[in-house]
Amino acid sequence: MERKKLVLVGNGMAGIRCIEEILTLQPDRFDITVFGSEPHPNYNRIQLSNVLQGDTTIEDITINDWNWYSENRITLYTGETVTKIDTEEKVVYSDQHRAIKFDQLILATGSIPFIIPIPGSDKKGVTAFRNIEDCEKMIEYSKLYKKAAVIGGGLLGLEAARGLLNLGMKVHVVHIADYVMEKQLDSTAGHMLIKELKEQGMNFLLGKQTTEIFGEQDVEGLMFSDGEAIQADLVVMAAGIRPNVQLARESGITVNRGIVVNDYLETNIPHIYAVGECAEHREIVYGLVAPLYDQGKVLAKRICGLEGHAYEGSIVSTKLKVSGVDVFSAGEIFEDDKAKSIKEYNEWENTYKKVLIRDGKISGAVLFGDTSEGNRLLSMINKGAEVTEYFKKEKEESSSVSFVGMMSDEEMVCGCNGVTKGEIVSAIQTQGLTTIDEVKACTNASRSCGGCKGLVGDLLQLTLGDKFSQANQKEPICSCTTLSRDEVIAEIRDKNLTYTREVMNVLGWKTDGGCSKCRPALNYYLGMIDPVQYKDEKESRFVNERLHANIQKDGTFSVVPRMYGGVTSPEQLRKIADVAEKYHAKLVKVTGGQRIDLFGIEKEHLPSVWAELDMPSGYAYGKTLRTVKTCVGESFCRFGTQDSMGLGIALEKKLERVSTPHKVKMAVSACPRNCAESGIKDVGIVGVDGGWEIYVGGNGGTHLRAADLLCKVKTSEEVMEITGAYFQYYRETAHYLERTSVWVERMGLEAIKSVLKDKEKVSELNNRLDEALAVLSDPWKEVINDETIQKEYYNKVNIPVTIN
Ligand SMILES: Cc1cc2nc3c(=O)[nH]c(=O)nc-3n(C[C@H](O)[C@H](O)[C@H](O)COP(=O)(O)OP(=O)(O)OC[C@H]3O[C@@H](n4cnc5c(N)ncnc54)[C@H](O)[C@@H]3O)c2cc1C
Ligand SMILES: NC(=O)c1ccc[n+]([C@@H]2O[C@H](COP(=O)([O-])OP(=O)(O)OC[C@H]3O[C@@H](n4cnc5c(N)ncnc54)[C@H](O)[C@@H]3O)[C@@H](O)[C@H]2O)c1
Ligand code: SF4
Ligand code: FES
Repeated sequence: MERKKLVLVGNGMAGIRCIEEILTLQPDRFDITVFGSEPHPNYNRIQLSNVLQGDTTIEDITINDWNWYSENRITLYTGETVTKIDTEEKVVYSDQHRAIKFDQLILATGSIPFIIPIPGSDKKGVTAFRNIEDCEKMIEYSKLYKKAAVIGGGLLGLEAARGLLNLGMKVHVVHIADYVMEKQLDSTAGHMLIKELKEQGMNFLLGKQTTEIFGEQDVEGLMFSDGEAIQADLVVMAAGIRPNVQLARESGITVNRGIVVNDYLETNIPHIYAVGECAEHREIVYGLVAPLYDQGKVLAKRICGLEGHAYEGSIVSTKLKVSGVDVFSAGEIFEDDKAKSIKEYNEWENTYKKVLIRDGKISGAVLFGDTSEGNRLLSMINKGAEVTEYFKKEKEESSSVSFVGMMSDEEMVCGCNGVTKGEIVSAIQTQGLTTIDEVKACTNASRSCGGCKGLVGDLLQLTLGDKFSQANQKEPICSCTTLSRDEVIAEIRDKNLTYTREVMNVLGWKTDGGCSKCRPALNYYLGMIDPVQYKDEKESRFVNERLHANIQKDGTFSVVPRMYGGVTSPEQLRKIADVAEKYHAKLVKVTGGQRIDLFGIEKEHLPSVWAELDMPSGYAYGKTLRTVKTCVGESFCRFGTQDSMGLGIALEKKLERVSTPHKVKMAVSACPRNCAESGIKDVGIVGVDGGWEIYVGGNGGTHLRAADLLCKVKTSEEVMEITGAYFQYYRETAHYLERTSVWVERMGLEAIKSVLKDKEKVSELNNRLDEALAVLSDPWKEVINDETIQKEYYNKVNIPVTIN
């Protein structure tokens, strides 16, 4: 039978999901052509927030890569916009003068960001947050500028603001209402959220109407209706979206706010359908993927000529994707004459729960601080559960795995993709699935926002027991390969692979040359496995590590020489002062790691600066030991009974320079008053009666974590031995870019303790560490002594390097 011609306009999340459904139902029914204005294959727009927040990369958010289209014989035109539809002749025309005939046409044109029509909204530095290019623009701006303003305190604005904070910008959220996310939260939850985000460093301007964006060509700031103003180098418009309906409207298709569709996603013109954010169904336009995927399912059946349910609308639920903040909202959120609520506010634990009840049935919920009940409530809302059911369930206890155990089969696990517990368990059992990725591929659960990954993992654990624990280790190191970190390392050892290209070729990498995630990771693993033979590949390193200095937003560099244990001398200080003056350092600053940072050094001056300082590199840029902060200890302090400085200096001298999966910070305090802040370091040593306590896995950064007590030892020598073994164990078992705070949680403190209690293992680990340490030299000295490197990397031509 001749295939019918199906054309999809819009290569986004809703349209392509509908195509996937069609391919599952009837893979050979259509010749499919897809047009997408964006130059990329179909990607996960939701994950842009995670890209901005640094949790994933652009490379990793592709949903269907180019191969998928060819494998399914889909003709894809990217970077090409459909500008006209001839509904009589059934032809679409593109902006590249292409005309394609169709038998069936799906419009999935999505939305366009609402740019507030005020003077200055077209200035350089104003951006929406909708696509990859917007995301890249923000990341670029964050490297050059400091001040950002986000207009709109909805889900998008807050996720953008968190991303910009992570990128080091100072952020103001300008919001028109008195509290944020007023569409999803009530005032109590909204204000709790503001308080939490303020603690994370976000600034809020509430009840503010922006009247102008001022500046010459570039943005310089915002003006408000009350006459106040703020400065900003970047303005992100996150004030809502509008359905993208221009093409439909101009083609004579009925449009209200969105393209008007019936319960089968049909427009007023036969054979033309609309799905996704561009569609208006029963006067509602949706802006979240769950309803759009429901629509896609219904439409797929309709287009394939199969009997199916009508689409009757969706109850939406949302979760804010900001780490450290748990917010959930679903269904109705405000009380009225008929809708009453049950509220629980726990000031001590900073949690809030509100459950709405209409006609005796659960109709909505708002959760803050603890969202573990979100899915259960969503299921209850969806099926219109009686309030008695809610009270019955509430009494039952809920540890994480027992919590999924208690869920009924009909309860929703993945809200985005509408996948229930029963469907997942059945897929695990009948298809032999053992990993989250396999469940994702088979059922779609966890394929969108990823918020349900934990529950899917718990279900695997529940269904498979120990079999899951082993299988779960397998997560590919990036999308260039299906191999996990452990598998790659095993293959490198097994096949004796010696350089990154070889690893990629032999292990069948999907991409030529890898990506920004796997290249540095492979470089690290290869060096860790064979520190003696492996030649570090500079090109695989991030720019700061290549150049051995930290690039700053104005393109200059900062230079931090090492000051072991934070101890310096008049001679060093004189040298630093001379160099700072001679090379016009724009700022001389004492760092949190107890040393001195020279800012504003030009790249071509770096070798001369290092030569004249004649101090070792402080590796302030590296994935290695950064600093060992010390308190003054017994030398001067009245409370100190231990030599904290001596121990700190010995540790720093021993462990400096060797590569680690991520940066490592240490501290030594000579008594529990902890002046060197040992409790928030990767390794923190604290002097106590009769010896030292060793703490591990602390973090004072974005993900604040108090360190755990690893062990107590009597002597400084034992500290050196245990710390060395711990350091090497982390080097050998952590994923690249995994901080010790995350690694400790993944491995389990008890598991780490048991390795370090084993004397033989401690000795072996220290031997391997010594082997790695033996081959290291100071990178600054290497550059000073090598004119080719100076020319190649520092464009250094005419400044003579003098070594004191
Ligand atoms: C940063 C961010 C985070 C988000 N987080 C979440 C979340 O956590 N949970 C959630 O449920 N939702 C979230 N969303 C919303 C979700 O991404 C959208 O609901 C979903 O992507 C909409 O899918 P769509 O296919 O309708 O539209 P889109 O994904 O916008 O796709 C439409 C595509 O059509 C193309 N197009 C338009 N007109 C034409 C034309 N004439 N010719 C050719 N191509 C055309 C567009 O360029 C676009 O690529 C988020 C959105 C953003 C921006
Ligand atoms: N986690 C998630 O589920 C998630 C994350 C990001 C985006 N999204 C979706 O993406 C879409 C866009 O998100 P959004 O947050 O822009 O939309 P939104 O409409 O939900 O929120 C926009 C916010 O901007 C405010 N606003 C409007 N005009 C303003 C003005 N002039 N000045 C200051 N504030 C103003 C509104 O009061 C509103 O709270 C939505 O459909 C949203 O659901 C979802
Ligand atoms: S940690 Fe104790 S010993 Fe060290 S400086 Fe503080 S009070 Fe003194
Ligand atoms: S809940 Fe978003 S992917 Fe499952």
